[in-house]
Amino acid sequence: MQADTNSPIIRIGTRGSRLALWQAHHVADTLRAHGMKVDIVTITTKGDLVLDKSLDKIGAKGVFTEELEESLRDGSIDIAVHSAKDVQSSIPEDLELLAFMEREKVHDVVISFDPLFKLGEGQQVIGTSSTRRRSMLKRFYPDVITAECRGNLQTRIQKLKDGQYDAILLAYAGVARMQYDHMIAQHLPLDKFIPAAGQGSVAIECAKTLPLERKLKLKEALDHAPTHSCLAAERAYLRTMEGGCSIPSFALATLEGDQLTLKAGIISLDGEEFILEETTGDKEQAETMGEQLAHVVLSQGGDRILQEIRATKH
Ligand SMILES: NCc1[nH]cc(CCC(=O)O)c1CC(=O)O
Repeated sequence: MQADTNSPIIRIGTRGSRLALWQAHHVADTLRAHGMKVDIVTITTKGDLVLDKSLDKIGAKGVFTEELEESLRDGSIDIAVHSAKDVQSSIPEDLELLAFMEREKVHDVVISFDPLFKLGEGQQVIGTSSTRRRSMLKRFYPDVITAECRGNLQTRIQKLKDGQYDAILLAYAGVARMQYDHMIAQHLPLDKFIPAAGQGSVAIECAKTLPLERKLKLKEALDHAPTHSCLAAERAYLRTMEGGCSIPSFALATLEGDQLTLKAGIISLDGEEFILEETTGDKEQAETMGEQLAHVVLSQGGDRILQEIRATKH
């Protein structure tokens, strides 16, 4: 499509990690294909700088998003690109999530330099920084020793190369985007390792004050309606559970026609308790389904697990 020479340049804000830049370029390419002019603005976030602490210990919500949101407010960028999984369950009043791009495969994978590596064969040290993955490893592979593994994907793979772990767990989406597929030793099944809400999708955030006409054009180019419905359910679940990235909750919605199925739950830190509930309904009810399922999970013992987690942290 011919670029409209009168249209303003869309400034795309992103973090500077290779995965973030891949996602920003994906957005840029898509917008260009729709005839828009774009510019990529790289912004460093707290989550990129503080690498020596586990994410659940940094504490503040939105460690990967705060600086980008500030730039949306002061107008230095028009849209911010995030891994949907990293976006807080409630975003500030003056901002909105405009679009969710088509989702990549949602499952987790095991990355190892030993192509024959298989979880559960003897004592293995597995690197992960996610409380969800750590708890699930404890549940399904009790002999595994988990070790903290933070940083961007390149840093984590370097730590693996240095011999700090036998393997690490990652989201397939990031691995595929970085073309690390050849290092996948194992694909983890979705009935056990249910992903975090939003995993595999790219979210586009903007200021509510962005002109409506521009919002609509951007949404038309970037939003994938089925992914948007699924993420609405998963994020409503997460919001109702009051979970940030430090809570080992999980949620996965799938869509068949207009029927949305949401599977979601929570796991205790030691992996002993695993609550998984499921609901199906019309996709128009996505948010209500997410909220209702959270209340079911809470009443089935989820509230007790949350209390235990809060008690061990503070
Ligand atoms: N919190 C880090 C993060 N945020 C998004 C992804 C992967 C890409 C995605 O899920 O969209 C990752 C790394 C990982 O979990 O392996």
